[in-house]
Amino acid sequence: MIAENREQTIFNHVGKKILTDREIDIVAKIEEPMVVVLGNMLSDEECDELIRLSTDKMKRSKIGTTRAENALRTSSSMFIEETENLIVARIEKRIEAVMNIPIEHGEGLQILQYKPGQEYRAHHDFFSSASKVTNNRISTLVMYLNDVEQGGETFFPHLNFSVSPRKGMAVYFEYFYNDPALNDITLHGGAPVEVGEKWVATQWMRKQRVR
Ligand SMILES: O=C(O)CCC(=O)C(=O)O
Ligand SMILES: [Fe+2]
Repeated sequence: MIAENREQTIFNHVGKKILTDREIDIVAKIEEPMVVVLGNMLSDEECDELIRLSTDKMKRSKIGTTRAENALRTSSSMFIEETENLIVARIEKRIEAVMNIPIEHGEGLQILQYKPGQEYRAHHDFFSSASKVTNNRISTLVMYLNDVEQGGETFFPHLNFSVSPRKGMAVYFEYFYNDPALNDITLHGGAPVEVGEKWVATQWMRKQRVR
């Protein structure tokens, strides 16, 4: 049953599949705030290519990789800028369709690498009203690029909900509600990796175009 007094959402897909150049599975869904677990978002080859591109980038430029200065996020991160790369272009087209927003609203794919013990503590992806950001983020897609042996779940403490990383799968959520309480409960983090490594690609979308 769907309650009638729900707020408008950006994610507009109904049924169990999203038809893009791949058939993406809607595996699980929380309706409000909208949190969706997606299967078959990326092929194994696409996951491997994103990892390869960012590994290359880390090697090419020492400053390309930024270690977080504080304890909030202990993973390494980098932005993928190779929009001329055919695989990246294909993935971006698919992201547009899934997130239902033109890719021009996106900051560019961010790749995160977590080693054992590394984590991303609970945070919001949007900037607080205290910040001077006018073109805020409105939605997020976190894509898992590998299988993690143990740990590394994406957790939503206010929803008592967590997603285990699985190569090619993704979790989507949005926080562009009128009711600030709905945005607040999209608080989430990446639990410490216990065994193995964790690689994710994150797409954040902004309210207005950024490119
Ligand atoms: O690594 C995760 O599971 C979460 C990543 C995340 O929250 C982000 O990139 O904003
Ligand atoms: Fe996040």
